[in-house]
Amino acid sequence: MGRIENALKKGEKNLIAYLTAGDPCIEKTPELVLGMESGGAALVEIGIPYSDPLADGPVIQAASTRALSKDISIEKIFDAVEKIRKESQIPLVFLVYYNTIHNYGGEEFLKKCEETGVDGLIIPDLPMEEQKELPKNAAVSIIPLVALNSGDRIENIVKDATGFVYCISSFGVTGTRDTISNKASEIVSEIKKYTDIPVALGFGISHNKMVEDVNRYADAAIVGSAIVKVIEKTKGSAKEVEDFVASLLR
Ligand SMILES: O=P(O)(O)OC[C@@H](O)[C@@H](O)c1c[nH]c2ccccc12
Repeated sequence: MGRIENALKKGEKNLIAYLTAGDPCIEKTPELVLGMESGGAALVEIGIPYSDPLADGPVIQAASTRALSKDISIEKIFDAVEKIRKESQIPLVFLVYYNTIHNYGGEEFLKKCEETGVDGLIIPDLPMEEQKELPKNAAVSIIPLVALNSGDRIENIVKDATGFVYCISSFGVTGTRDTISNKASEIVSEIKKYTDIPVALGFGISHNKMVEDVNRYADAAIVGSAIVKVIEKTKGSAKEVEDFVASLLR
């Protein structure tokens, strides 16, 4: 069993915390990730800043802009992962747009993920049907995304997946919302018909009550924008991020 499946134990209240690498600067990324772990996050999703992030809402886009305004590079992000791995075995997945992988070279990128200890990749602009293009690496899971309207495609999207399944709770881009659609729990049970790996729900989750509700039917709740707002407001205080993550699990 890999680091991911080990961390997202079923029947427990699990939180996946997101941050954008290099926000507010790459030097802070390792301490922020470790702060998330101390606050109780089971897994950390690290966004690779990108200039044309089509699925990202305003909060995550602004984080990308902040990161890109500094001297950031994919190599520096891999260095940050190596630093984290010296201290922690928390599972790490990259949220990365396909262009970044393509420019680096698919095989090289996956090899570098394996070497540094990146356990999975979420690639929002690479549909299942096009994943053939990506070379395989058994150490790195390609995390499938299932949307509310994936319908008949769900079985194909999740049946051979490893790591976890990312179920998107709502239509549109990332960002906090007041409520989660009732349809989300139906889609999660539909996904569970076809796979035994953990199913996490994300988009719009911003406080502890929502995290608790989502964990009643999914194996983890993913929180992005609400955490990124704290990083922005505190200029990257690892302690404040740790406290906020802990408050989400209370
Ligand atoms: O910000 P939210 O609404 O809490 O949702 C998580 C989301 O930000 C994170 O998982 C993410 C950031 N960028 C993405 C692009 C596609 C899918 C997911 C993401």
